Amino acid sequence: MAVEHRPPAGAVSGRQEKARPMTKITPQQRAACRLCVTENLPFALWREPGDDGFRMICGSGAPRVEPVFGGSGGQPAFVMAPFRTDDGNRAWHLPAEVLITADGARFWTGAGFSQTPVTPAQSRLAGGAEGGGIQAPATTVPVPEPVSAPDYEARVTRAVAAIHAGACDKIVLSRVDARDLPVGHDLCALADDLARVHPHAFVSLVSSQPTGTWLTATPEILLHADDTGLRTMALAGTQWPDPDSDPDTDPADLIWSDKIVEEQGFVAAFIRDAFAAEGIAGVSETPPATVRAANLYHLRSDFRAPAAPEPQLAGLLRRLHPTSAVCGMPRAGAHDFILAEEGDTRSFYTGYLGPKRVGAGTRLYVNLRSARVLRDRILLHVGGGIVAASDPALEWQETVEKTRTIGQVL
Ligand SMILES: C=C(O[C@@H]1C=C(C(=O)O)C=C[C@H]1O)C(=O)O
Repeated sequence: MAVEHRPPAGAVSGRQEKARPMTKITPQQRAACRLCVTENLPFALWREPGDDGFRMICGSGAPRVEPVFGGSGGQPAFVMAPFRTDDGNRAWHLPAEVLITADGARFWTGAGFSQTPVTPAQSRLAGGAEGGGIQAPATTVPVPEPVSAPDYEARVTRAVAAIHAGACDKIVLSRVDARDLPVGHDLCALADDLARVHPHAFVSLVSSQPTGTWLTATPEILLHADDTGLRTMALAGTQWPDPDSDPDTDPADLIWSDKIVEEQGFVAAFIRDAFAAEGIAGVSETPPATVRAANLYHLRSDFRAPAAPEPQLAGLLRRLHPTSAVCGMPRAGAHDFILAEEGDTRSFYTGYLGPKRVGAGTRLYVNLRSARVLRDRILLHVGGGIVAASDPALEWQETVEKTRTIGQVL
């Protein structure tokens, strides 16, 4: 299996001394980002898997909770939904008043994007602000406490007991790991670094008053929908390279235990059922295969389906979020167990996020390998699926390995 080690401390400073590769966030995006954090205006900056550059949307209007599919109004937006929600099709919409790409800024007119600003606020946003490092705006929202290894392992033990007692087949637990951010740090540099080291992830930096500021490098599609069709995936099971393993081993040779094959199977069955219950036919599904995400390996099967009308998409999204990859199975029991153990601490972690009608269709990702950014601290949210055979110490280690996706650039 291919081995990716965390660089030793010396290697990190060596990397910083080398000329930084050309930044992918453009000077105009960076300036707009600085203006938005200074004035606490909503913005989202993201890089799609495999793309070269970032896109950015920002605006001066407050985000609103609206249906993702089947709502009124066609304004492009970046959407973000929390883990806990009564209606999985409703999300915060950060409106795209200004869209900034590598080609410059474009401005929402109410009917489309124009090359010239139509409001004074749009001109200001496109001009941005000058200055140094970009830090998250201050927040008054309560933030969760970090969880120690003994506490997390005790949670896992209780989840295993609940599964043995027949309450659920799978429960996804999570915890928070808090790190200090250096004085004068720069969030755009962090997002750039994340995009560079994780070319196959969806990388984003999003900030608004109701959502707080989040940094994400997720490997997981929740739902992509455009004129050509629908896409989702069942991603579960986690392995990380043994430091002594042969770096040339092919990931396809990785062996998955029955426990993990079963766990991934639960997620795939959940997705299959969601399509069927929504009456969406013509769904194709690949057999599970090993995929790499940063320093981790997962088992993944991909689903594709023909394009569907908005009401059907709304129904599908309600059924998919939160999936059994991030909540558990059956969903209601796992959800109750999570709230009882973790409290309501996940916020937007294991929710979803992504662009809606910016370019082709709507592209929603699961908000995983993500962190809430405060002014001087970053809270990494990490979790894993617990089944009857789970070992508490290994589950703790899995969450430690998952902190490296973002931890690698801190
Ligand atoms: C919950 C997380 O990841 C999810 C859980 C996985 C697992 O249980 O093995 C694997 C991928 C994700 O679907 C996370 O990264 O925090």
